[in-house]
Amino acid sequence: MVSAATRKSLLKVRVMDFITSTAILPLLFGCVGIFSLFKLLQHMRMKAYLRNAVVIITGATSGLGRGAKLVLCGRNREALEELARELAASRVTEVQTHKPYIVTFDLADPGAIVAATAEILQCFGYVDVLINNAGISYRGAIIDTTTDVDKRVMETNYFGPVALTKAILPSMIKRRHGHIVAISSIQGKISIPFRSAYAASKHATQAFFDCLRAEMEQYEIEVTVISPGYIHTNLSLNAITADGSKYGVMDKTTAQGRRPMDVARDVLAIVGKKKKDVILADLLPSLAIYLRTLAPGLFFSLMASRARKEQKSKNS
Ligand SMILES: NC(=O)C1=CN([C@@H]2O[C@H](COP(=O)(O)OP(=O)(O)OC[C@H]3O[C@@H](n4cnc5c(N)ncnc54)[C@H](OP(=O)(O)O)[C@@H]3O)[C@@H](O)[C@H]2O)C=CC1
Ligand SMILES: CCCCCCCCCCCCCCCC(=O)OCC(=O)COP(=O)(O)O
Repeated sequence: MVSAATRKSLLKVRVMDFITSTAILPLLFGCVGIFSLFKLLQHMRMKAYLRNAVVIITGATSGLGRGAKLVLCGRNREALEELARELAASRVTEVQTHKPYIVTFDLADPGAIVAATAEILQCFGYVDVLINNAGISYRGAIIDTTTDVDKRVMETNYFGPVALTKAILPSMIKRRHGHIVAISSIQGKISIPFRSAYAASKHATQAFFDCLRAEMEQYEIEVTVISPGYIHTNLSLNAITADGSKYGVMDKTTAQGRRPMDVARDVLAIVGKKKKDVILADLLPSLAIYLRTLAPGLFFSLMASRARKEQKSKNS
């Protein structure tokens, strides 16, 4: 008589024999190998894509673009020079062989955008990647907000990046090579109360760059729109209010946001993979986008209730 325990161990041995004697194990190892190789090739392609590339980044605040010829743009030269010094002193220098080039201009000034583009093109001759990152946020009730504030947010977040992109495009079309990136926001996909100007500017950004992607495909120019959730930056501190004054508060949502370096790393990977449209956020904002599409009535009720609550807490 064979005991149950012996039967069990015999069965185990037979199963193991089957796995090792058939193609399952080699197949399994083969798949893991191919997957690792694929990942390695993807990583190498991403690094090669940006190596020696001329990369313009507006609102330059982080260490994007390892090994690239970085063109850092902003309004504050001192802050950009400080960033360039930080980059030179940081680990990035191990691969960052080119000294960043600094260009200062205000995105709300179309003339300055044209002049800055001419300066960059004269210096480098071409641009490989333009990252439209600079932006400003806003907090306020529509009813209290001046049209000047609506315009200021639109100029910085929409008209400025559009003008800069249009200024760079002809040189990219000529080379049939280039990559335009727009850092939008979850609020380019859904609109939340008391963010009208900001959400409108980000929705406009999404629409413009979606049209651009379609029009540029024939010239082999890539267009990527990235929509992040909250990031721990100075965005809320720098946001403007209904009357144009500075909000100046570090919101809890911003303070609890992702680390800029982590987001920058993700942006780099997304650009390297030439993705077209990426949501870079937690589950809840991503679900909210689906809710807005699939059950708009429910989404609008949730937003109205959010507006009522926020209004009530402001009044109390
Ligand atoms: N932080 C967040 O939670 C999220 C941010 N985003 C987006 O990320 C991008 C970067 O913002 P973030 O780093 O968070 O915010 P910050 O306020 O920290 O940085 C904004 C950057 O934009 C530049 N900038 C602002 N206005 C102008 C202007 N008129 N002309 C030129 N440059 C300007 C600033 O440069 P300077 O003042 O030196 O000119 C600064 O470098 C924005 O597009 C924002 O909408 C998207 C989702 C979430
Ligand atoms: C199927 C269940 C779905 C449940 C969905 C409930 C709806 C929840 C609403 C969530 C709203 C998320 C808003 C996220 C906003 C955001 O990430 O914005 C990023 C920014 O640009 C931040 O700018 P700000 O100036 O507003 O700080």
